[in-house]
Amino acid sequence: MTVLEEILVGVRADLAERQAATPLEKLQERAAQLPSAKPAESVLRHGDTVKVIAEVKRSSPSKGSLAEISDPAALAGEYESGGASVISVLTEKHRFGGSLEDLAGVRAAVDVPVLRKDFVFTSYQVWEARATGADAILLIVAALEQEALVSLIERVESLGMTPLVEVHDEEEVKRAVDAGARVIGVNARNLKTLEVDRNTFARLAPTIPSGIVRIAESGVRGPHDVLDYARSGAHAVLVGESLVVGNNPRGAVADLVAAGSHPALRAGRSS
Ligand SMILES: O=P(O)(O)OC[C@@H](O)[C@@H](O)c1c[nH]c2ccccc12
Repeated sequence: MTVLEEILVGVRADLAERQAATPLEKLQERAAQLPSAKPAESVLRHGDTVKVIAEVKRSSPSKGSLAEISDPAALAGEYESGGASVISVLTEKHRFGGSLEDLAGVRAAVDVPVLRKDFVFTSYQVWEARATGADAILLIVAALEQEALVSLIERVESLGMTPLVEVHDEEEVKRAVDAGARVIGVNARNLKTLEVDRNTFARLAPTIPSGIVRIAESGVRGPHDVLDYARSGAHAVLVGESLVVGNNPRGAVADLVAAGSHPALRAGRSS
């Protein structure tokens, strides 16, 4: 079994429990009472700076526990004051130590759009995200059949949220584009082996049609990596580990934001 398949076993079991406890109609009622989702896509596309998506991430399958995050809402507040454009919250329990409670806490604490990061394969999970106040949601191409990908993108958009469609190779870029993705994230980490290859973004970016928002995910250690991803055409970077391991998340985000605003990058990106 690949790591991704192992993770999905746990995710399915948890989902069955939540579905038994909370019927879909309850989620729909809750979602109907919330303000509409914030427009994450336009926030990421806007202007000529590279945006930072900062992630609340307790653990990872590759490294185990990364940080004691006792107050995810406070951490997200630090990210926001450091200049993060979007906050990503991992909600997967077993391998990443996250929860929907984390997402709810973060949602209440910040004004910027919030992304639910999980292994999503049913529309129930999309409704959960919206009912918890998420504005955007990750869809991982490697974990989905094409038909499911297409219908999940439609579901996410119909609820006013932004789907961030994650790819790792050329075939997956093609599937994402065919499915109608408008925001594509290139994960430098292969979810089947957990290996990180920072050249993945530079290799795949030219195969992503212009007009689609391009996000470089994973492996950003500091400002230098932001500059590299920016030069390869990233509109945004998604960063977890390097922000949670230090003791100054606000400063760490601010350093990445400053790198992404470097004037030399301005001329470089055509769209
Ligand atoms: O901690 P990093 O290397 O900065 O990576 C963040 C993010 O890209 C990573 O958490 C991630 C990207 N795609 C995912 C899919 C599922 C779970 C996690 C992820």
